[in-house]
Amino acid sequence: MSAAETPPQAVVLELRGIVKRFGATRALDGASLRVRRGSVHGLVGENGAGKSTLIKVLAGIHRPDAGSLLVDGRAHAHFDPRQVERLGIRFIHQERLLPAGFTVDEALFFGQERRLGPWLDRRAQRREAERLLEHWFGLRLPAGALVGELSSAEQQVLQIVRALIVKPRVLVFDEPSVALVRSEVERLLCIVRRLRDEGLAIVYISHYLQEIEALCDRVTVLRNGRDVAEVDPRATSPERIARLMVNREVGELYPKSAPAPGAPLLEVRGLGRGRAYRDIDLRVRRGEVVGLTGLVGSGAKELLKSLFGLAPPDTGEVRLDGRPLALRTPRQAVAEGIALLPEERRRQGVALDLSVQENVTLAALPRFSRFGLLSRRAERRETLGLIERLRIKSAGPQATVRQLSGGNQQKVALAKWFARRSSLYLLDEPSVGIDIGAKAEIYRLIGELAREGAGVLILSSDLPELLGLCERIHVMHRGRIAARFEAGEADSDKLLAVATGAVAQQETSVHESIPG
Ligand SMILES: Nc1ncnc2c1ncn2[C@@H]1O[C@H](COP(=O)(O)OP(=O)(O)OP(=O)(O)O)[C@@H](O)[C@H]1O
Repeated sequence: MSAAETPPQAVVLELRGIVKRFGATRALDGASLRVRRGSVHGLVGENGAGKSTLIKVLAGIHRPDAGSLLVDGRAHAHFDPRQVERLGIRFIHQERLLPAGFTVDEALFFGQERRLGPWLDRRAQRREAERLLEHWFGLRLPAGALVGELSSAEQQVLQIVRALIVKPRVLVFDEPSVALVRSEVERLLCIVRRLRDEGLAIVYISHYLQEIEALCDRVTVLRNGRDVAEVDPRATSPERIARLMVNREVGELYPKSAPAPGAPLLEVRGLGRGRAYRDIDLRVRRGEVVGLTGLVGSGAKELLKSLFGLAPPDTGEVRLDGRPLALRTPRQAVAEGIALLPEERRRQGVALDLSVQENVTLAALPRFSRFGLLSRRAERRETLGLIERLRIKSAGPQATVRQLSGGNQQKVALAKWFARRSSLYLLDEPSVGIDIGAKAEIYRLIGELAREGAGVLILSSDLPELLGLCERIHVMHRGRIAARFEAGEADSDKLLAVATGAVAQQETSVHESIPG
């Protein structure tokens, strides 16, 4: 039965007029949210809009300065974490991973162990673990398997089952699809629907508006700490939701025209590294944006690292501007004009205790120190321009990066890389966790870099992003390039079919079998 046919369900959870200040910042400025039983309620907003803060208030991590929280109509001024658990509210976080050394049953029952008198009942726990995984997900994982051996999707399944053990009434998913590739996302969406049909109230936070549209019965839009709208995402276009989020037209997400490609910049021939990848042929010309994708373990990540002097290859050849290149360290790569935007940028990409301005300018300083004051001022202007363009939300350029929301920390890392002029950009998942308004700006910046003569190689699991940006997309499967698509030849389904191995991985036959 569709949501439209079901009678309105009772409101389980309500947050009313929540205010939360951090010093001068009003992270929440009277935000409200009402979630019904048996429904999926989306929560969207620009980076820094206050989503995480609202969830932390709900989790009892932050105490609100004003407002109230109602569960089944009973008001509370604030929660503490234990009370939240008692009330049956549980959270699935993208980043809070389970310890890799735990077995499946240990991970599920940690802190909520099955006991036989004073003893741990390991057998009952294992049986129960198998039953729950089978019941909810039709998944058979050996109970003795280690968390670290599981795929990211399986680890997430464990997190969900762990939350379900206590029979929650409200389940909050905080950007759950970020670590997943598309086939896994489909599965996650099915699971969430099933939980909804079992009567749970679900809060779903995501920057992917397609997911919100496919999944949610209602969606609340947060802007500057306030709920500015609550709409039915099936009756409201993603463009309109985006406009409500950022309060302006987002415009075209992808740059319209590709620049004419110039001379070959990066040429890779027969590259291989142990069991990670082999026989890689790849070319990026100046002015070109080239895509790379593959499931976890496909070798695509290792390839990108090798091109930056991390994890050097053991066979094959790399040329840059026609010269052979044997990179052994990232320092060499930087000296050659290669820049890598790492996926783990919150840990590797920014200095959390430096200011926004320091982060953005420091990386670009060497380039200008030869020229003295004037250039440095120009550099500063450029970086401040980037802060403005990417709409990095902070108390000011002097604010420490640690105080920024997750998405804004990502933007600082990106600004830093854009400020540094390089000839070859290697971008690993450039738009993960970034709101839709800033995504459009990032795509425009990538287009500009190419037009100025740089080459860009993007590794991404966001297939629409690759299709929108790239002239050519390489799909990796089990360490090889299994297919190469020209712009306009591919769609998400074709890319996914090759990435998952559903289509034979003979490069030419896949290539030739595509009509048009
Ligand atoms: N501990 C803190 N100290 C100071 N400021 C904070 C703190 N936590 C959050 N803020 C500020 O509160 C505002 C809201 O941040 P929040 O993390 O809730 O945003 P968000 O909507 O979750 O963003 P994102 O999409 O980037 O995750 C931001 O301006 C942020 O800088």
